[in-house]
Amino acid sequence: MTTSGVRVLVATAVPAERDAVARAIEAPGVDVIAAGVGPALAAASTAKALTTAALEGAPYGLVVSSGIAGGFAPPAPVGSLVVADEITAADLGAETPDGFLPVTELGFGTVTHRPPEALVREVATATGARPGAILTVSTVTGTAVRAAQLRERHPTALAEAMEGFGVAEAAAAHGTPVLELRAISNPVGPRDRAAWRIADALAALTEAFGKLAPVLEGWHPHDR
Ligand SMILES: O=C(O)c1cccc(C(=O)CC[C@H]2O[C@@H](n3cnc4c(=O)[nH]cnc43)[C@H](O)[C@@H]2O)c1
Repeated sequence: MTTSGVRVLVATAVPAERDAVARAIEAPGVDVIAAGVGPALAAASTAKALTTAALEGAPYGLVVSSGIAGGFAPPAPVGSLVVADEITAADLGAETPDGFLPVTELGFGTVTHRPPEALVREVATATGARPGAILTVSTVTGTAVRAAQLRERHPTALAEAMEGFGVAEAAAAHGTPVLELRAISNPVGPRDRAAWRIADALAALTEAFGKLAPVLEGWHPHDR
């Protein structure tokens, strides 16, 4: 339990990200899981953890999607931190001869979740993370053309990753607020996996969560 009594679930994709976050977390009541890669597995794993906690009578009051991410240049350079003011599914929809249509324009569901504004501000201040949209994609962008298309469709986008929207959908199903905080390991654009600065990004993530503890401890779900 954090000092405020709010239990926090942090969902990363892979064990290396989980360990980078867990290294910085000493507060009881903050659980960190490796929920898997991609929005579907992240949603399923997060929903399972949220349901288990609720059935045990100790529900989470906040869910955080976290890990490394691709950053859009110039606003989100490699090594920097980003915090989502919106978590948007960027490839959930239909291709048409006139371009991409999000599922909302097809009459279904949602493509965006918004974390609590006050919490986003506090996290940005505490960690130095830049606030902006973080996109969730099922396919890592691998060309400059695709990167430009995404930025054109989402002018406030700072980064893309593969889990945030799935984690947010699970949180929303439980009525639990969500946050997404990521460290940039690579630029979004032409694929060059060898150039990903994973170790630097994981170190930045550990440092960020070290600074986040007082924010989480002082936060109440009604502080939206
Ligand atoms: O190989 C390793 O040591 C290692 C350590 C930590 C993480 C990884 C991953 O491959 C994590 C995959 C995870 O990262 C996100 N990600 C990172 N860059 C991008 C991107 O340009 N576009 C989309 N997603 C990105 C994503 O959330 C993946 O799940 C490896």
